[in-house]
Amino acid sequence: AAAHPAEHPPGVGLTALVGLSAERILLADKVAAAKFGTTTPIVDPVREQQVLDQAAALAVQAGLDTTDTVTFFRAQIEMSKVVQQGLFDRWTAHPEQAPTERPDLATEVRPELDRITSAFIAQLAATAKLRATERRCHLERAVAVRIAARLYDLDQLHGQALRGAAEPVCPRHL
Ligand SMILES: C=C(O[C@@H]1C=C(C(=O)O)C=C[C@H]1O)C(=O)O
Repeated sequence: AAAHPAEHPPGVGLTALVGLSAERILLADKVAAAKFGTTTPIVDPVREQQVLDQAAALAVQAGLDTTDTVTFFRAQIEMSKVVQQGLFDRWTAHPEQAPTERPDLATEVRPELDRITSAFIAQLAATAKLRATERRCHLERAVAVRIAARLYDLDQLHGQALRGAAEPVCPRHL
């Protein structure tokens, strides 16, 4: 029993953290919908730096390693861009699948991403001890990715992105 304290029962320890990655990956659909058919490019280095600076500041407050936290957020950003490009390709090849609504990036979508940033920091802090044990972390991550892929009904594109986003959760990375 001592090996698995009640607050982290085996098999669910990383589901909240990985679930946030899935939510962020699904938000890439809204980001892509905001940009598709406009002159706004997928890649926005200024915004990326703002996301990373915000994450680093929150990491310091939470007592997390700044470098590791920034590495984690870089992966979230990379996977968002993979999904956005995949959707652009899909919508270009199949215009009938393109979104009919265009959400506003600054007022609708980015505030949601910012809320996920804060939630990520809380989950990274809550799981720091669990993630430090390499074998346990890899097992919990695999379980969490399967649960999230099913819970959020992820297709191939989003499932691949989730695996990439979950990669830096465990040691050697974090
Ligand atoms: C999500 C966006 O697209 C890209 C990905 C980002 C991210 O994942 O935070 C930030 C800027 C862009 O390079 C965005 O423009 O907000």
